[in-house]
Amino acid sequence: MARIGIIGSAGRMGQAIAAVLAASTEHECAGGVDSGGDVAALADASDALVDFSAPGALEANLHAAIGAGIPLLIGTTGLGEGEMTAIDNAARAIPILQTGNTSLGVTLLAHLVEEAASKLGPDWDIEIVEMHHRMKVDAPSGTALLLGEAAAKGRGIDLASNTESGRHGHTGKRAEGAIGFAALRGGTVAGEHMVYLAGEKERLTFTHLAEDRAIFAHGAVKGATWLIGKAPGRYSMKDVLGI
Ligand SMILES: NC(=O)C1=CN([C@@H]2O[C@H](COP(=O)(O)OP(=O)(O)OC[C@H]3O[C@@H](n4cnc5c(N)ncnc54)[C@H](OP(=O)(O)O)[C@@H]3O)[C@@H](O)[C@H]2O)C=CC1
Ligand SMILES: O=C(O)C1=N[C@H](C(=O)O)C[C@H](O)C1
Repeated sequence: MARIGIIGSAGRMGQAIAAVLAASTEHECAGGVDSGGDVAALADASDALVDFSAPGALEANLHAAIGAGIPLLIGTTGLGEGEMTAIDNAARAIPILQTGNTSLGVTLLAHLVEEAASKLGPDWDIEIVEMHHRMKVDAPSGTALLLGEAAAKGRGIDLASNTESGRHGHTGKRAEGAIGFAALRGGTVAGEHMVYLAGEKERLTFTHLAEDRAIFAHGAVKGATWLIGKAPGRYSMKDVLGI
């Protein structure tokens, strides 16, 4: 039985993961922490940790996982450059999987978007639209950024220097080769992502609709279990799902 510890256990995702673990005969929940909890003690009682909390928790989570010598799956979004560097450094000591979306559908979608962006070329404008529940605190979503990275990779460009986000007012025309982002918030939407490739007189759209956050929870448990026994390094959901 793989013992999975949940960071952010009382949150929406934490509860969804606890439900998946409770229904599993191959996993058990090693416990959970929220703000002010003892993550080092949780790590000592776990075979792997999953983190669905907040960026401010990252440093302590990495420290705890390294201290216990166990893998960490990071699903928390809104991470900045400094946090990505901290993950790279920690991945020299333990296996880490960081992703903005643990679902099978989005992992496959990223693959398709990369392929489409590579085949269609820079005269096809790429726009990414996402909608989430009213409680979400970061934008664009981690998934939108992941899809943007896939598009940028397919096109052979750097995402950060080619992003157009949150247009408002007299913006001027669209920058050539830009990847655009728009974020909608409302209601209880678990997660909707649309990638548009808009060319001359034709348009290709890819859509992923998450109907329930259970899909993220199943992916997180699968990913964390897959990490157990792996060599230190950074892994992705593509590795887990063999895509
Ligand atoms: N990668 C993926 O597939 C997915 C990623 N997410 C991401 O997961 C994160 C959590 O989402 P969601 O569950 O909806 O958010 P919630 O706000 O519902 O839950 C967050 C939980 O994290 C806890 N938390 C906050 N700070 C810390 C800390 N420093 N240490 C330990 N626990 C802490 C909170 O506890 P307290 O109230 O005590 O502060 C709360 O219980 C978000 O970044 C979201 O974008 C969500 C869905 C899928
Ligand atoms: O906060 C959420 O709810 C979600 N966050 C992730 C993101 O930022 O993309 C994944 C999913 O879309 C739900």
